[in-house]
Amino acid sequence: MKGVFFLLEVSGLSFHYQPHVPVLTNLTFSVLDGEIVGLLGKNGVGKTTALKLILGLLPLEKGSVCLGNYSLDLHPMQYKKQINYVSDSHDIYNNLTGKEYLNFIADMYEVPSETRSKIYTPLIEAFQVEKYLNSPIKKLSHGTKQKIAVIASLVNDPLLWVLDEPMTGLDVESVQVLKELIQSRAAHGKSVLFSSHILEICENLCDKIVIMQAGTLQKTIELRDNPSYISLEDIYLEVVNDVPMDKGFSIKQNNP
Ligand SMILES: Nc1ncnc2c1ncn2[C@@H]1O[C@H](COP(=O)(O)OP(=O)(O)OP(=O)(O)O)[C@@H](O)[C@H]1O
Repeated sequence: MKGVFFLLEVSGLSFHYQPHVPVLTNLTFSVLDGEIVGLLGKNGVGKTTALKLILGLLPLEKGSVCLGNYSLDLHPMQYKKQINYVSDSHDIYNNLTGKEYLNFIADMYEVPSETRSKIYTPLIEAFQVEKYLNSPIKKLSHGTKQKIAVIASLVNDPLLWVLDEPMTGLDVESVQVLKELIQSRAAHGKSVLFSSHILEICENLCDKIVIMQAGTLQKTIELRDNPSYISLEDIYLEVVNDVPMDKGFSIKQNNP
């Protein structure tokens, strides 16, 4: 069943890379169990930064992040065991082969070899990457790296699967596989949080949309409550550009 309790609770996150240049300011939102949440916002608004903070890849400056009963600050190991991530860049593991990378991630999560093979085998088949697994990652195309990263990120069967612009660079068949994976995980009570600029995909997949503006939450939209005659694109344009809904629609009409 979907949406019984808060799985991820992000409260009051603030962050800056450089002194006096805030990137996030008091960002607050939540993800329920079994919920698919899309994180939207203009380039540079802080989506990747927010995801990295949630993953514990950047130090928490202000605010808190909890996953189930575990706080990232107080129980980092228990917290991190329940989460996994597909980054928007895969360059740091360039010298490993695909197979070495998959085993490395499985080792990090202490997944026994029988379990990892049960998880990896159908995913390797679905994404058709078997023939690339013995090549160094640096020789693979962006899309193939992305598929291997997606496969690796499911080895611990995470309660929360976090993906940063996961569809970028994937071919049509792989986007389909990824969409089905996201839906199937949610159907089994697991949650998914992903950033994207592709509104059609968000509209089709997500239960909830979180729109960021100037490093903070601008609007949360429950798509189940959204009347189908208002498109996500119209709502999004209204929120980020402060354009009224009918004006947003006319902009779309004038620019086929
Ligand atoms: N390592 C870094 N050092 C300094 N500034 C950074 C660093 N990483 C990101 N930034 C800055 O932080 C801001 C937010 O970047 P971030 O990558 O989180 O945005 P985003 O919403 O994910 O963007 P996009 O949609 O283009 O992927 C930007 O102004 C960016 O230039």
